[in-house]
Amino acid sequence: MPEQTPIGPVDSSRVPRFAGFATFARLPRLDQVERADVAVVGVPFDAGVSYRPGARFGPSALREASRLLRPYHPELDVSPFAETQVVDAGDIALNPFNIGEAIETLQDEAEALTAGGTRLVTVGGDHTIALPLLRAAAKKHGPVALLHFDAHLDTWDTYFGEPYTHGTPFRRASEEGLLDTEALSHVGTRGPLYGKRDLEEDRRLGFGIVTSGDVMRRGVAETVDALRQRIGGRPLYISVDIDVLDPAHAPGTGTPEAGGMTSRELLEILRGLRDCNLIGADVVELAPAYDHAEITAIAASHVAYDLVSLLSLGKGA
Ligand SMILES: N=C(N)NCCCC(=O)O
Ligand SMILES: [Zn+2]
Ligand SMILES: [Zn+2]
Repeated sequence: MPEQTPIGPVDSSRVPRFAGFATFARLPRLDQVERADVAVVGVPFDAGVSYRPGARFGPSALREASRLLRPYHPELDVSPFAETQVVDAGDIALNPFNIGEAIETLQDEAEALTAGGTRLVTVGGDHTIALPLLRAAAKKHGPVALLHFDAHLDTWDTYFGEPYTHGTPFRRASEEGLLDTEALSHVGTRGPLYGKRDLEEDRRLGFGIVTSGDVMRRGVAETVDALRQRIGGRPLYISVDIDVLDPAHAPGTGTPEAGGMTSRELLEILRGLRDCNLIGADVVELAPAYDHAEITAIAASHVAYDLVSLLSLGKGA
């Protein structure tokens, strides 16, 4: 089949950015193209949160904030929407009253979306959704390397006796053998824990930790070097909890912690991963009700744009 020129975003020099429906970056919908290399898909689900709810409104807030994105990424020197067919695949509808069912539905839908080789940037939704996304990814690629940007470990065991919550996805993923235990890193971790045991158990699962303070002390370049060494050429999944950013950079989230990274640091670290074998990614925990002037939604939309750009660079993966 001859390669077709990708259908790009609505031309902002002809139709003002503030007009029309908000798909991600004003890209076409999945049903408007023959096939997609990369799809941005929303998962409006927040039944797994332990504190402030509202991440169910994350996907629509991120789409609104993404109206201003432009087609060329200068730091990565890529025009992701011209070099690959990127689409907005809409939202995956999950049962908000049954987490078990929601997780199964999301896994099925993610498998269906990726069956033809489409790679996903999933927009949450709370962090619970990373588990079914990792299940789908591991089914396709085997155990994956994981780069987890978050203030929190999210390797806790249960909350109120429940195993599927936004604080537990990576413990479950580890137990299920979805992760390559040689290549697991949390980045941006900070804030009070329940006890020292949290760290011990996390280490036992194989995670390395680059704290928010480490990023500040070592700087971006050294941080990127260490992460790249750990990841190598393994299939890599990146999960970005927007609360990895300081509340000054991301007030619109459910479990904010002081002392976080800047959006500049996060974006620069992501750009340092351009040679990695990225197979999928998510951006979660954007809760717009606590946002101001779209600060968090704008940051999250830029993170999503960088993830799409990285996937576009790794065309053949
Ligand atoms: N995944 C996020 N954002 N937060 C997890 C925090 C779990 C807790 O309340 O201890
Ligand atoms: Zn978090
Ligand atoms: Zn999280």
